[in-house]
Amino acid sequence: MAPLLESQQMKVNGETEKCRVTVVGSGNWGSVAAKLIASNTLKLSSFHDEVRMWVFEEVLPSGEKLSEAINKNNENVKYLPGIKLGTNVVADPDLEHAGEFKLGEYAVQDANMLVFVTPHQFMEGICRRLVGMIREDAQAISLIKGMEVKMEGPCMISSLITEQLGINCCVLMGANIANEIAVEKFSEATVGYREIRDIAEKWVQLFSTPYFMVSAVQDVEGVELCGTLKNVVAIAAGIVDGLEMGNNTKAAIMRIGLREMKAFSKLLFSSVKDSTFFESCGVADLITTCLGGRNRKCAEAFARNGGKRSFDELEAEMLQGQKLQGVSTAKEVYEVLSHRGWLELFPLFTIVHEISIGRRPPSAIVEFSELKPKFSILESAAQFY
Ligand SMILES: NC(=O)c1ccc[n+]([C@@H]2O[C@H](COP(=O)([O-])OP(=O)(O)OC[C@H]3O[C@@H](n4cnc5c(N)ncnc54)[C@H](O)[C@@H]3O)[C@@H](O)[C@H]2O)c1
Ligand SMILES: O=P(O)(O)OC[C@H](O)CO
Repeated sequence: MAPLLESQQMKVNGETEKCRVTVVGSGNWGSVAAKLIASNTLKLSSFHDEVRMWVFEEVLPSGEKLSEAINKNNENVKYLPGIKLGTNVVADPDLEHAGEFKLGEYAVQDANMLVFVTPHQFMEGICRRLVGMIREDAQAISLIKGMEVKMEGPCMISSLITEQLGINCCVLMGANIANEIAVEKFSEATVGYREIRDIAEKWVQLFSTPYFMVSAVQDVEGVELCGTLKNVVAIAAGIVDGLEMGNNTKAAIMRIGLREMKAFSKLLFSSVKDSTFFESCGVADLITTCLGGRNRKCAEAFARNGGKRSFDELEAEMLQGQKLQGVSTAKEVYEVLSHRGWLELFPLFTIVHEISIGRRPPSAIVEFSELKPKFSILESAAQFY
């Protein structure tokens, strides 16, 4: 592993200060992220050993609080059962650290490095609570696959963090089904950064293990949009599975989906690089999520039931508290497409939303004449396909 550069270390009164890392989020992937980081902070002298993990507090059926159960068992008994997180992971239910809870010395406001990993729909509220609570020199990274749509247009979660909290934010995305990384099966991930390579290298160092290979690319929007949009394609892939349409159809849907991911990303941000789609965050994440993700799984059940049971109902029944991102992302993408007059350019994204809200039957997923983008409507967009 590359040694930490002097310029990467935080300095206080001329003294080099060890970095404190806090993970905001403790779901399935949040817990695995804390485990990965905690294995590295123990080895890297430039980091404090302890990794604080903010827990959205819940009461378990046993009556015990989730944060207390995590600290007692060193295991997230609800979202990642059976996996030890590392004894240096400390669960903390107090986001702003305003209450009495004090297991260690610090919380979000003392962290130099903040890792955001919650379902995307909760991030706006979380950021609002954190305004004015964090260090000005803190660095952030978002592992969140999703975006917000505002009056002004789409807003990536990394931008939301930067705009609301005034801190730089990288992203980490990839072919990363959390349960597989939890048992240390080999996988890769991509860090997207905006300008400062040193900061990206520090994140790479904090996450990398022999079984988790991380590389960095200078394309925050491209990396984040790959992670976000593949969830919409995963819904389509699950519908194909539920209708038992076979492998060729699923491969076709994945190809069409990848093409729409690239076109949508480049229409929104001209800086997005083609090469990003060949990183782990691109084609690899698309493949794993369409084969083994939660979005795929719930969409398969949705199609098997002929669209008669809602995604909300299936999510609650099948995921036990874990959250789908694909259905809400399809809605958010649809809002952008309809607002900009691009619906006919993105037939797959459009159909996924219309099926998920019951406007069209699951079988509409392969209405082929509609899956051809109509270049005549916006010829200038043809270059992106
Ligand atoms: N699980 C994976 O395999 C995986 C892999 C890569 C990326 N991701 C992404 O990571 C992000 C987080 O997913 P996850 O899998 O860690 O979570 P999850 O879906 O497993 O769990 C849901 C989390 O949301 C929390 N929560 C519920 N209500 C809340 C509220 N009102 N406010 C704040 N938090 C609330 C729950 O306590 C829980 O921690 C998502 O964007 C997801 O797409 C997930
Ligand atoms: O289980 P999903 O569908 O949320 O996908 C998980 C990860 O994003 C795969 O990289």
